[in-house]
Amino acid sequence: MASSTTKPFVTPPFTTTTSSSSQPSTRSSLLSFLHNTTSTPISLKLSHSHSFSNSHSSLRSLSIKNATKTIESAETSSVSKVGGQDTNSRETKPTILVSEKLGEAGLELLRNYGDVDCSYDLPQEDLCKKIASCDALIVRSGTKVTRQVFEAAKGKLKVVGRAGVGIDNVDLQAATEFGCLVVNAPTANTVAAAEHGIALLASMARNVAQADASMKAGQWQRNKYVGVSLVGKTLAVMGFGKVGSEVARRAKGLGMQVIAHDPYAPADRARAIGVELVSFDQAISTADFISLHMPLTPTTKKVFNDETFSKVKKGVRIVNVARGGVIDEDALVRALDSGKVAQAALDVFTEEPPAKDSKLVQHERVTVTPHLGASTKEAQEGVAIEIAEAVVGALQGELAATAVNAPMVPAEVLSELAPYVVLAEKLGRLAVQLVAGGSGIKSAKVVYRSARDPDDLDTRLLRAMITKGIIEPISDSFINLVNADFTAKQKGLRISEERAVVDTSPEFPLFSIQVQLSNVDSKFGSAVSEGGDISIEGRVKYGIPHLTRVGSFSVDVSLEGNLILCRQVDRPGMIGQVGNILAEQNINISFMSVGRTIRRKNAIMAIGVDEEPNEESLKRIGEVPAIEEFVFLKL
Ligand SMILES: NC(=O)c1ccc[n+]([C@@H]2O[C@H](COP(=O)([O-])OP(=O)(O)OC[C@H]3O[C@@H](n4cnc5c(N)ncnc54)[C@H](O)[C@@H]3O)[C@@H](O)[C@H]2O)c1
Ligand SMILES: O=C(O)[C@H](O)COP(=O)(O)O
Repeated sequence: MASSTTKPFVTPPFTTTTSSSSQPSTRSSLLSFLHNTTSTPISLKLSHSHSFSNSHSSLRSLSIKNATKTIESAETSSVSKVGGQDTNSRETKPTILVSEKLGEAGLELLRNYGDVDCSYDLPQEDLCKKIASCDALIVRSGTKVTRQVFEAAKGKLKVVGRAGVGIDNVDLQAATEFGCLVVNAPTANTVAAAEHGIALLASMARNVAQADASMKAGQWQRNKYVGVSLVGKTLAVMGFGKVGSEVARRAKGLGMQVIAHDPYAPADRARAIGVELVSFDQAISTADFISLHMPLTPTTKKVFNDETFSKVKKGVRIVNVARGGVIDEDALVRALDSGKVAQAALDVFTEEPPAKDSKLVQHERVTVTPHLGASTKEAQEGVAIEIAEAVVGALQGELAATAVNAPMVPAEVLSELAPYVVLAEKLGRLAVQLVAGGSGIKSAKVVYRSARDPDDLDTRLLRAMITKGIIEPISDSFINLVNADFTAKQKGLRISEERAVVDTSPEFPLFSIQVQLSNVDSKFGSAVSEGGDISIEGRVKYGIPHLTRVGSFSVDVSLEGNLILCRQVDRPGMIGQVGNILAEQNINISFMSVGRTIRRKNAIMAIGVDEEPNEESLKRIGEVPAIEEFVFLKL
């Protein structure tokens, strides 16, 4: 092998928040790849049936439908669909529970695919009862998808679709632990929310709601409802994501000075629309108006509290179309009463609906709407279609472009990586079968060799599949992209990764993947490297995964069907002897390779077989005098 330099690295954890506006192109491009309809599709499947052994038949797993042209033409049976539903051939339709009102166009899409149960506003207890028979659940912000719901689903629930942006009503940790994908519809209601923010801003400044109520009560109070102007005032946009930036754009059009605070937003994106990114304190202390657009997370919970209000400019006006929970509502009432905050306009509340006698809702200087930000006809149709497509895709086993608890990988990257993802799973599966006893694996190291810049490689899919390959054969856990990292951590398996730059063609994303298991004994001593680890390495050749190294022996065998590895004295006739034993049981050899260290001394024979040899044949192979050790491995 060419000389190499290595570099340890850490891949980012799976995202568990909605994407920021810097990510949408990634999301949409992945979706288009997964619906690829070319004649040689390679699609990454989040599958819901199991293919490894009968004892795991009730389990769900992520698998790869690897249907490259080479494989298809060579072997049609190897592309049988694992998991997911094929619209033409499915036997039972999936059940999709829609627990809040969804646009008709989305419902139509869902009905074309599954049995749709629209049961709105279910009490939690009824939701838990129903969920046990559902494959998918679609919610808006009103349904609390708690751990209890995932527990009640007993593994049947495959996807939760949030028809909107905020996923703070879904217990993402529980979803991840249960291997349930969560997808949202992050783009279709952006403009609606921004428009509502501007509507609240303007109506608050001009007392529209209060004046309207007063007139309807028979009053004519022109002096009481003198407002304030927006032009020339400073607006602080807190959270410069999709909605925040649209609000900023519109506020600029109204002649406002706009500043923004967002620890994750790129300054050049803000600058491009004439907005300056500033610190939190600077934003709140200089603004005449503050508009909230950050997600509700543990960090943003009650970020507007007594201390914050003590720092704001006296007479500030606050708009919140993000989430009620980012404001300490009691503190806001105090700030309104003291006059520190002149007015507030709120679309969202900590508890929804809030108590009828809520001091905040009843406050004279507060304008309220019942979480209407996303409620335009246009946005609701858009959101419904966006979420229906994501949910159907996920039920079909596709990776969702809007997944919030699984890695999202750009389409072009996924397309390139697909055969390596197959290789990764097979190497994990092979490595674990080489361990004596199988359990007790605590650490695995993966070395990715590539001619490309190490920073260009996103290994999250590869790592997830290696984890799946290692864990599945030795436990009854089902593993998919959603829960691979979590399951590995839970089982105490530490996976470290390293990239090595090698002097090969940069045309392919990877030259090879090496999997090493440390501190374990092997049932096939030759698989142990000089460093004492079980070590195997593989490459993709013509789209097909190959095993290229076992311990310190070079081999070259395609990873299809099953594999027999033998270490023998390097002498003539060995291939014939083993071949004859297999032939007697009518076992077809698909591939064979011999690697040796010293001529006429030690060799490793790797034999790919289509069928599983019976015990008698395996015993006879072991009895061939020159064979010193051998192992049969299922791929
Ligand atoms: N009222 C409604 O009906 C309605 C409609 C749509 C969205 N929303 C809510 O609006 C919010 C924004 O939605 P979006 O689509 O713009 O999401 P987004 O992910 O595009 O933007 C959120 C932004 O907040 C930023 N952020 C995260 N933590 C922050 C912090 N501590 N301080 C400042 N900024 C922070 C992120 O970097 C991101 O840029 C979400 O809470 C969403 O649920 C409400
Ligand atoms: O986060 C969102 O998308 C909005 O808050 C909309 O929520 P809704 O779907 O309940 O209207």
